Amino acid sequence: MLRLRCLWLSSSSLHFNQQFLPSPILSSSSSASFRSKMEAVSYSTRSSSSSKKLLFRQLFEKESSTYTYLLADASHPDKPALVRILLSDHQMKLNYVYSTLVDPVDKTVDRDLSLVKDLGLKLIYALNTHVHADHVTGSGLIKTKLPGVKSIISKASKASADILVESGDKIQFGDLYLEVRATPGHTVGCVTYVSGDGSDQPQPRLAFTGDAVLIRGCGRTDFQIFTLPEDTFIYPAHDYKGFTVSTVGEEMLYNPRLTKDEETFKNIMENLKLSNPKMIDVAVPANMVCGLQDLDSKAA
Ligand SMILES: N[C@@H](CCC(=O)N[C@@H](CSS)C(=O)NCC(=O)O)C(=O)O
Repeated sequence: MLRLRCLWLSSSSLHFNQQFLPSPILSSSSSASFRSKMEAVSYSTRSSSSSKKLLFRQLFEKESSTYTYLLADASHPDKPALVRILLSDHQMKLNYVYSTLVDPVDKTVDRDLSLVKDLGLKLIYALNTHVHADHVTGSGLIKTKLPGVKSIISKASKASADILVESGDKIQFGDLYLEVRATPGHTVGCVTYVSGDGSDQPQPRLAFTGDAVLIRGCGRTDFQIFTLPEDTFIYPAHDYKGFTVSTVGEEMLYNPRLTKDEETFKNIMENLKLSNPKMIDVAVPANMVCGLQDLDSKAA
């Protein structure tokens, strides 16, 4: 099995849209070689006693302007990270390894899996923030290529997937985890995946908002995301203007929709005059089965 150490050597040769975390906080014990190769893609907590590092990549699919995120616990270069999913009502512990993708797109699955392979990761989860209407999730295709991967979507979405999550559930990978926060509005089952809240988790936190809050915009939203600390990074599912990241504080100040009173907000949202996403008739049925539509017959 490839060790995570491999990713430090291979990261400089990648040509994907590679998003660097803003102002990464590196632990004082980081070695010079670690800094030179990993600064852009890893993340350390503020805790001086902790060496927890989030490997993070932001990937882009240009036809639907969708972001996919790759996350892994990079603090275990020498041993597989234990991955567990802790569900709020019943707790189960699964010994899986390594990394998770948030909002994969079918068209870019090969690129994403090749990155996972290059980085020496084992992919275990394909997370979906919601049933998308503008593209087909990559979850199904990923499962045909890597049968061990579990697809995840919210129970409230009424879609089918291997694991249905609810608000408060924790999805653990290594010593890091994402918590599930219900953020309905754009769709009834929209959830935001928020990185863990604790001194042993990456700080500031990261929120993968799907279409609930976009940078300086939103799909359809409630305001649950704005209860997070202002320095929480916002990583949406789309961007139509070239932005890559924001923070809760920035969006509270500058989001042209979410800074308005309720009446004005409603008025803006009712008058967006957006035409239906081009892919809606294909994407919604396929995403209701997490991308497993007629893939079995294709594989046969
Ligand atoms: N033109 C695109 C779809 C654009 C669109 O409707 N985006 C949605 C999120 S994907 S369903 C949205 O909520 N946008 C908010 C906005 O302010 O643009 C296509 O045809 O696929």
